[in-house]
Amino acid sequence: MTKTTVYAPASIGNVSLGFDVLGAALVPVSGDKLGDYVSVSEATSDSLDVQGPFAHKLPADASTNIVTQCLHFFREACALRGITIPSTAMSLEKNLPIGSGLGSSASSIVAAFAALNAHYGNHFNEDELLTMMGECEGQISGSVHYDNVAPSYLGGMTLMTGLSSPVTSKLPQVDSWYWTLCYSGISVSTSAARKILPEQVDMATALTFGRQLAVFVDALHQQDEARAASMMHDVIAEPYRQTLLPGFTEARAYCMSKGALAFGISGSGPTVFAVSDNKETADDLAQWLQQHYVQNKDGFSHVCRIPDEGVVIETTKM
Ligand SMILES: Nc1ncnc2c1ncn2[C@@H]1O[C@H](COP(=O)(O)OP(=O)(O)OP(=O)(O)O)[C@@H](O)[C@H]1O
Ligand SMILES: N[C@@H](CCO)C(=O)O
Repeated sequence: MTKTTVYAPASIGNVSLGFDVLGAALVPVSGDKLGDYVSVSEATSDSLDVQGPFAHKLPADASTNIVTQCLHFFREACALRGITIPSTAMSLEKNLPIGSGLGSSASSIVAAFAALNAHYGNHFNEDELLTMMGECEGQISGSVHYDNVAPSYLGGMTLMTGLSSPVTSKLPQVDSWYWTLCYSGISVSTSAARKILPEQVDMATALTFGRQLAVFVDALHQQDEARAASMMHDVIAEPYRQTLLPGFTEARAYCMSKGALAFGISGSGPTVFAVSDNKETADDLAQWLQQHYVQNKDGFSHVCRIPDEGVVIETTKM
């Protein structure tokens, strides 16, 4: 009998300039784990055990946990192909805070689907799995978007194509960049943070959004770091969402004055990120944000890089 365990990293959604279409996986340089683990094994009945530092922030009823819903979703998708999935024991180590902007639900979803697929014969390819992950994420956030599930699953910085295949395309990285993250400790619901956005944008905003995204992608391919960083402005969500984030304006002003190349909201917040081209600046910003942006004992700051790999899959004998 075997058990399959998958680690799925945290991620930044939007990366300021790519609302719903750009995301990046994260790994702390300290070696700390910033992501959820899900384990899967066959059992006599379905079950979910939830542990970890943020387990107590989830509803106690396992049936409402997105990991349980992933199992149902996966089983139905298998049934459509004539494959029967037996009763399954799952466990979730919930390391990411809920409603943090770190792709917390996405991390659980990615770890769950990757573990189920690996444990039960790898019947689904990368695009099929991503499509299922995106649909599950949509059940929680109120809209199907892949900017957390794709980087968490595949690693790197990913651009969503809007196609069913390939769902996403990996962009080149800037090796010198460090990503300082700070989670303030409060919770912001993604669904609520989407509802405050206007349903339509004006022509000037649409043109700026398109130009920034195109120039950013081109600059990454040219390895023009300065040009890429200069495009990292959020004209879609930040003007509205910053009102939900105590201390955001001060944090941005401080980080930009101390050498950050860019500063923005991670996903729907409250986590913020600052991009620096050296570790010393990244460390200084992490220290300042820890002291000034964090609101309570749940908050934290990390200096991160963007890993090439996303999920880590391990199979062990029981
Ligand atoms: N395993 C899970 N991980 C995270 N949230 C879960 C999980 N299972 C159920 N939920 C519920 O899903 C909702 C997640 O809300 P939301 O999308 O705002 O948070 P998030 O995914 O943690 O946010 P973010 O992407 O900004 O980190 C909460 O109501 C939470 O209780
Ligand atoms: N693109 C999504 C990410 C949520 O983490 C949003 O900004 O609503």
